[in-house]
Amino acid sequence: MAIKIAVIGTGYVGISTCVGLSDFGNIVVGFDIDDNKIKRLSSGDPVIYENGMEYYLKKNLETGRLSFTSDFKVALKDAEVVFLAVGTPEREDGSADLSQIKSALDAIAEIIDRPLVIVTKSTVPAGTNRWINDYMSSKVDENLFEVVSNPEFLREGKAIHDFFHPDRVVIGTKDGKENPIMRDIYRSLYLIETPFIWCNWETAELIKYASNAFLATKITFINQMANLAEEMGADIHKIAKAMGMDGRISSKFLHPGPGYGGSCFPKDTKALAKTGRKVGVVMSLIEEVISSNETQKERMIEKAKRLLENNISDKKVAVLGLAFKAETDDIRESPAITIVKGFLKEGVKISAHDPKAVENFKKLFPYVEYYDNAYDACKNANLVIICTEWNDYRNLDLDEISRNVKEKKILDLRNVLDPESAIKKGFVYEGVGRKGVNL
Ligand SMILES: NC(=O)c1ccc[n+]([C@@H]2O[C@H](COP(=O)([O-])OP(=O)(O)OC[C@H]3O[C@@H](n4cnc5c(N)ncnc54)[C@H](O)[C@@H]3O)[C@@H](O)[C@H]2O)c1
Ligand SMILES: O=c1ccn([C@@H]2O[C@H](COP(=O)(O)OP(=O)(O)O[C@H]3O[C@H](CO)[C@@H](O)[C@H](O)[C@H]3O)[C@@H](O)[C@H]2O)c(=O)[nH]1
Repeated sequence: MAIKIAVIGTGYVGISTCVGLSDFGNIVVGFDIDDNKIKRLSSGDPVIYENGMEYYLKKNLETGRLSFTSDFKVALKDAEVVFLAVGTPEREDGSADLSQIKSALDAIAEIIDRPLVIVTKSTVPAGTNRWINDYMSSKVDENLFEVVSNPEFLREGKAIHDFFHPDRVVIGTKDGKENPIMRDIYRSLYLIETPFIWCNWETAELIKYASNAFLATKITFINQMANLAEEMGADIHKIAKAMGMDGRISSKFLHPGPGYGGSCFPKDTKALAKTGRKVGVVMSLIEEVISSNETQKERMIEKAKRLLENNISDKKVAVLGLAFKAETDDIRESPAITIVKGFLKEGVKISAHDPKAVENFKKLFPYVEYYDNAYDACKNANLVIICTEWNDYRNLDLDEISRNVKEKKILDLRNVLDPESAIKKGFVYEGVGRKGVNL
């Protein structure tokens, strides 16, 4: 039987939850405090750039299983379950800001009049679901609600695929036991034998942070190895490939680059470190990962300056790629931000291109020159920096770049180009963890 669900917050995770759960056959109403977003979603515009999202959004709107509203009462009217998918951004001290969660709970408490399962999909620090339970108990009869933790593991750019094919579904309950309504909501995944992990709230919360922190650590490890490989004349790609052939290590998340970014790894590693400090367990490894990632971004600016022979005033740098990774228009914590900010501060002229993220980047940096075409962005540049691994950049025509640039210098922060062909065409080429040829 279709379960009636309200989803609070329609950012990346909220939209994916709305679309995914309605596609599983549930009746879903999405709510957001941003009216404009609700209008766009209702008309079938997914707001974010995400492959496949528009198709599934329109498909489920058409069946009538999915709708959106900016009226909280309408969203909650028939709901048996409410998913909290609001943001949990970083506070200045690195801890998670739970104010969006709190306002959603206050709104629920005001109108709740029959039993409701409150599911936390947002990433929240260990102890938060227990706090949600206590907070709601202080406001309404405790028989009126049940709290469930159901962290999300989707990746931006692959959100639809990840929602339909998760490696696992983690569900934390008060007593750590199975919850039938949650099993029903995800019945389509049960049918394809997706593993379900039933556990208590704190375990579910920590699984989410442990997973992100582990992946961030893996990236940081390979970035440090890349820096060493550069100095020793080795090729990090061959090192990572050989390491990855050991099944215990796996080849995933061993791509070196300018440091991890995005809306999750930076804030979640910091929040985990903060939780550790709060309870007297210093997460020294994670703290080192956080600071090493910052150093990696700064190191990229130093590499660029070296290529410009440290004489940077009056120079022009072309930045190709502004999104924090390919296949998304999200620029949150993008390494391109650190690089552009660092150069603008020193008076360097920046021209930029990105297939999808220009509009978002413009809001932060209105004075950068933006181009619809990567070759135009390279005109008269003294250095071209590739910041995002878009496929468009893998196939760049280096002859055309040669004709456009002032100096033939490329800093390839994602190692998307073949160093040998770049060098053969007369470019000074530098990647991350592989300097030149004969590696
Ligand atoms: N982005 C990801 O890939 C991803 C993946 C897994 C988990 N997460 C976690 O999921 C949560 C949401 O992330 P996101 O990237 O979708 O966030 P987001 O910032 O893109 O979206 C949050 C949405 O919540 C809305 N909102 C804020 N307060 C509200 C309120 N009181 N009532 C209703 N709506 C409200 C905002 O208008 C916004 O649309 C975070 O905790 C994040 O860590 C994100
Ligand atoms: O080998 C790699 C893999 C990734 N990255 C960088 O790491 C960051 C994060 O990448 P990715 O994990 O693909 O993107 P997100 O969409 O941020 O997804 C992560 O964060 C989400 C939010 O918590 C989780 O749900 C996902 O499981 C987790 O992968 C990006 O800057 C990537 O460029 C690397 O530098 N090297």
